[in-house]
Amino acid sequence: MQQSGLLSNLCDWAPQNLGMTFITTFYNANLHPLCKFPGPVAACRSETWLYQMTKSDFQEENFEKLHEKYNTQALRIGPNELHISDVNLYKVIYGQSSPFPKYAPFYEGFNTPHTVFAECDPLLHKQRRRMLNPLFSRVGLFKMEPVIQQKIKILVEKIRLLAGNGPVNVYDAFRLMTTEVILQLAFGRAGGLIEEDQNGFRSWFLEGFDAASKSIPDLQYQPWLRKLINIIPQTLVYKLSPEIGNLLDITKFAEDSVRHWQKSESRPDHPVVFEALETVDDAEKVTEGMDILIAGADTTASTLTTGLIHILTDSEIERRLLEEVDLLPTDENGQLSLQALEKSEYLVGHPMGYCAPKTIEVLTRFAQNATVKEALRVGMAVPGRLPRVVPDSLTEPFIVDGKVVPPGTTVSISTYTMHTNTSIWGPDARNFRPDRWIGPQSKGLEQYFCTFSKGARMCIGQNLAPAEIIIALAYLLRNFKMSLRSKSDIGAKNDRFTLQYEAPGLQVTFKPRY
Ligand code: HEM
Repeated sequence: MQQSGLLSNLCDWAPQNLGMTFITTFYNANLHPLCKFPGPVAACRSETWLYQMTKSDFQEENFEKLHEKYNTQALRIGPNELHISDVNLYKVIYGQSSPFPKYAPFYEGFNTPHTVFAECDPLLHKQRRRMLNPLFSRVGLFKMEPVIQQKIKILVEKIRLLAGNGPVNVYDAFRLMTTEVILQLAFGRAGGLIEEDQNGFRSWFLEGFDAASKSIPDLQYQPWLRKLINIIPQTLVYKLSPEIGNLLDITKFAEDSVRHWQKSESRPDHPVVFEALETVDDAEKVTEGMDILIAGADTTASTLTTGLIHILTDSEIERRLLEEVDLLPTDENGQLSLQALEKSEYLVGHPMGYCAPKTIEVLTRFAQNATVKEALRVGMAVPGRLPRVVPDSLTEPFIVDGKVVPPGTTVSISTYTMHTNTSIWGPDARNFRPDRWIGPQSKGLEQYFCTFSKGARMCIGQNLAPAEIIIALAYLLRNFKMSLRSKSDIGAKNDRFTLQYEAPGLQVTFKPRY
């Protein structure tokens, strides 16, 4: 790290020797090794500013404005943290051979120690990831297909029942469908959640998820709270916050599932996380299952929601999709023809409403295409910071905006930054345009597609999520004429690490086509 002599010396001794708050403030804002990077003074002073920012509805939009205001590619957003907007550095931080580890205090806030998601030690992470990888491989995905098909079938039938009563909150419906898929994968059992509410798609599970995502910033920036909730009597938690009580109930569901799994002699045909973690103790099995549930359910559901919004608000996209869906021939069993699917570019569908059980390979190939790919890009279900630490093992200094970032600094480049960059995507970077993924030019875009992140910490569910999305969209398009009444049918977007749609979710009017 290169600094001027005076600055370097001052940085070395302040503020530890003086130990006074105002010196800390002065030091952080002016003499800290990061003081050469611009940012709001409050952000440089303490983590309080970043904590408040994390609690705001969509922090990435605020960071974007600050990058413009300070005209910088490296915005100081905390005493020791930079928010970077130089898209060329993404592969340096998140690439396959990147030595930048996850920033532990951020991931400790999820309160799921040692899970594949939260583990910050690269070697321990590698061990856990190796155990889980087979579940998420192509073979694992094939085995999950009947589960996905079954859950979507239940969803479609329930929507058919509710369709005559007015608009349906399809965001919640998607959340329950994706949760059900992952309950089978994580805990080896169904939750009956889609059927739970006779008049709609509410569930105690969703209350628990909401409480979990709302509490993340508090748990990240107030470590004492993390300690407290881990020791506080559960009866008190139920009294203080029934929503967090729901989260405890989900944990009990997970614990009960482990016991059930151990007692049961029969095993399902699909992969189950508990099976892969046989050598791990029961508490860790529960935490891993919970984490995978939370990582995989709302992310997939919000992407489906974003995709559907764009399909229903652009008549040309809807027309092209329907045309494709309706023209697809079926095979002799009334199933979707693989050949036809392979030729189709825009999306896939099935004339009988249900996708053929053996089509997942083709379906997921399509998931890499056009509409679903664009839903994943624009939807960016994890839009924000994935903080990493600049290692001291780098052979060359890590430079942003011509300035060296010292080892130990927390850095991130968000998916939002990557996916809104006009030099990559063109002036319509923020628009939903599936055609950008069709044709030879689309190959060059792949390297900037960061929805699932990249490298060793890339999403383990990157095959499963598109499979669910593509099949669900095909089912819905085939079975219903869907419409939105007005913009007020779409809830506001909120970034709570995963992207959420606030009430009213997405209110869609369904008319059965058959
Ligand atoms: C559209 C849907 C999804 C999106 C956008 C998404 C996005 C992401 C992103 C950006 C990461 C990196 C997080 C970080 O670096 O901190 C990640 C990691 C992860 N995701 Fe997903 N995800 C999705 C679906 C799923 C599904 C369906 C599952 C499982 C059933 C899943 C499980 C995980 C796990 C376990 C990790 C941690 C991987 C590791 O660190 O080795 N995700 N996901």
